[in-house]
Amino acid sequence: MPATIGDTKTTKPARDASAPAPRDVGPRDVARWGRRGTAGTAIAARLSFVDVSHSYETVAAVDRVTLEVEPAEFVCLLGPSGCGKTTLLKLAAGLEVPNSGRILINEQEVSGPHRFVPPERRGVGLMFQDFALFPHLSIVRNVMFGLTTLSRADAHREALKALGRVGLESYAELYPHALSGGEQQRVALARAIAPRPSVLLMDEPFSGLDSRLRDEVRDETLAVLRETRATCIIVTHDPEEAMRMADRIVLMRSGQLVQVGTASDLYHAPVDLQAARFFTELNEVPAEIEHGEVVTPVGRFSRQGVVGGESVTVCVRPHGVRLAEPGIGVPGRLLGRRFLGEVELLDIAVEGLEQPLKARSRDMAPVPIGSEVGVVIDEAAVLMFPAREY
Ligand SMILES: Nc1ncnc2c1ncn2[C@@H]1O[C@H](COP(=O)(O)OP(=O)(O)OP(=O)(O)O)[C@@H](O)[C@H]1O
Repeated sequence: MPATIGDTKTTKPARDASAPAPRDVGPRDVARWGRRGTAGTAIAARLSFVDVSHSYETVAAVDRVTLEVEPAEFVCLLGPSGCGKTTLLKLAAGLEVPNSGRILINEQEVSGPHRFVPPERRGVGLMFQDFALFPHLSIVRNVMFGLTTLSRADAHREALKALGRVGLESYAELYPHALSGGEQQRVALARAIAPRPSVLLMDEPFSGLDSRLRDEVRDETLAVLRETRATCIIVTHDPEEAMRMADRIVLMRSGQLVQVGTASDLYHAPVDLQAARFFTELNEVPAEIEHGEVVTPVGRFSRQGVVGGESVTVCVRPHGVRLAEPGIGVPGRLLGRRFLGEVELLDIAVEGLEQPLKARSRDMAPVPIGSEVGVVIDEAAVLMFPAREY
């Protein structure tokens, strides 16, 4: 398929002795990306899903999804394994045909009851984790792969330009096995952007990279994608990655869209307890309602507007738990502390809680383990949901 495809293999392959040695292959090289502003601009497109469903035999992988992605917008699909993220991308790419609903690019139906546009005619670029670079093609030939509409000379020039943007122009005649995982990812990115797709679909593009490399590759990839102005949908299961990259995050569960909004929307006002759990570690504490107030072992709180019914689940984010002098707040005992550099993780026993309360502290107060302490909760770090089984 002439759409752009890529990979993120991690393992650094053994170098072929006959291949020319690249310069400084390895993680250090990642810093040397190409000059900003040279990626080439695409004409961004609006991508619309209208009531789209898709099943594999008995599994409803995508269930009545309606979503509008604006031109040049970055949307991250986020959710647990098996929730339908990849299927939604495949439907947009034309690699799967929906059972029902319509998909439109710039208001033109590309999948639906009346029309099906094949993948190579959608102007959609793909960068899927499990699509390898072609091992038998040189780097420049890999990048030229999606440039089928150009003459060979033009395709070669465009491919070199895209490689230049990711800082790998001088690797053009090498073969994929001679490159590190991070470099291969950059080639995959060059291959994805070279045809200037109006929509770029990326499935876990950084998941194969180790964490330090991943931050660098992700930040630079984001810069390249912003320059191209393509409309991007990026699949990830990592909330932090979604928050770093996305204009809007789409949280999925069991094939459905659970919540769509900015990182701040999803963090500060998660739609339910599961959505909240997805974004941060939470202390979930038992609660009762007395005289309109929510009473918990860690204090009394005003009932938040979101709460309906009589019974609530109260969650406290660890950064909102503060140690104080004994006698202030509710009584507790420090059970453990782990130093993590900028913060310390504290475990605090509080009467009425089965599990120790987890705190993330920047204070570093020199309180010995076993000490009696006071525990104060920042009400801004408290979330409440109607109590039900999760
Ligand atoms: N080709 C297939 N045949 C049968 N079932 C499939 C197929 N592809 C996906 N599924 C099922 O459809 C559901 C959604 O899968 P999908 O790959 O879209 O989820 P995902 O959110 O991308 O998961 P992951 O994060 O693990 O990649 C899952 O239950 C999966 O097992």
